Amino acid sequence: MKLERKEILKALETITIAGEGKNMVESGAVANVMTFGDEVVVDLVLTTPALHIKKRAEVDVMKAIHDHVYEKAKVKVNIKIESPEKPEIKGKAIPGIKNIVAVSSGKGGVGKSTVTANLAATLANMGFNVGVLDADIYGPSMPIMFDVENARPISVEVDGRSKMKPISAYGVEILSIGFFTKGDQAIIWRGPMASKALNQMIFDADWGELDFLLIDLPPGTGDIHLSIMQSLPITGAVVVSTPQAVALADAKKGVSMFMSESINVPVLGIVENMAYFTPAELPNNKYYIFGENGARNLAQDLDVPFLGEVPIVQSIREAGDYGRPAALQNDTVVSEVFEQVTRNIVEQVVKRNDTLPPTEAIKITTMAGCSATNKN
Ligand SMILES: Nc1ncnc2c1ncn2[C@@H]1O[C@H](COP(=O)(O)OP(=O)(O)OP(=O)(O)O)[C@@H](O)[C@H]1O
Repeated sequence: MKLERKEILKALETITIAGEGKNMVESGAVANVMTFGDEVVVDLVLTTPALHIKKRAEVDVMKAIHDHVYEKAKVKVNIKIESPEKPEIKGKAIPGIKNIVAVSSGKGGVGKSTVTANLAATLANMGFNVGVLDADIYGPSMPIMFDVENARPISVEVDGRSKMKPISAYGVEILSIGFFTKGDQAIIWRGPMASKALNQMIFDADWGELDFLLIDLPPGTGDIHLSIMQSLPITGAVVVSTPQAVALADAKKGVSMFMSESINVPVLGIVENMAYFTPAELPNNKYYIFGENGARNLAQDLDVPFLGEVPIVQSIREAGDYGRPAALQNDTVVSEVFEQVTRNIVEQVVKRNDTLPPTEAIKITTMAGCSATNKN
């Protein structure tokens, strides 16, 4: 049997490298294919040294050729690792802001804003200076979650320029697109209008000195995301998902967007929200309503860190509606969960910053008690 190179390439178009959206041929991972009779040699170039991704790529290539071309083909796979350049961070830095973390979700309603609000409150509790920019133009929820629905930012003079003063709540500085619309008023933000308003909230605001600015992005992967990535040096992105298949599929698209060549924002990891339900009267029972470990498995699959799981708890929903993030309740399961997730995120930020100047962020870890602290 004489194998055709064309047929092999067609077979390789049916598989992807874990963590990449495009098929192996399209993504450029297939560097070369040579055939000699019933033998085929496939040279792959991968960007990650992760052993399980290498192994899986090798197995997938063999299986695709055996399944689609010739089941007795003798396949040899050579894998070369070429690390991508250090992440290039775009946009102009905002003086005084050390780390900008974008919180996103593929699908709406998975609890991205709830997670953002609780992360912000936990970071503030740990002693960090924290800001939240609510960029969710479709449903800005930070004003409700921090009980500042009726607040309106005032203008202050900074170095001769008039700037917007964020609203302060529970030690968190907040600016939201919701502050500029009335509660019952449906505003249809057109792309350029929303981008302009967001740019003003980013650059014409008096954020002061912040260790972290969290950005609550709209769900999905749209224009607002691109516009924010272009104008801001994002330190890293956190993706929130429930363990449900439909949410995971969209979360995967979100991760691919950040990792894509043109955007190239480091993904700090995935948070699994609504991971399970535990009734108050049966504290040892866990019910995996949306499936078990979905986001954890996705993180492993995409080779990005898993940042932890947040259960479905009535008090999280109630606290969100009431306007006081649940993580602020002392010594509860919920506050412990958010503390763990927050620590993991800070640790990932520190790791990312190791590869990027300036090294300011290394200092801040002492306050969070992360294991990454001991290296300075
Ligand atoms: N872990 C949780 N336990 C209980 N309720 C939760 C939890 N996470 C989120 N919720 C509730 O689910 C609803 C949706 O959450 P949230 O508004 O944070 O989602 P979202 O992903 O930001 O939505 P969108 O971006 O589409 O507006 C809210 O009522 C919130 O209180």
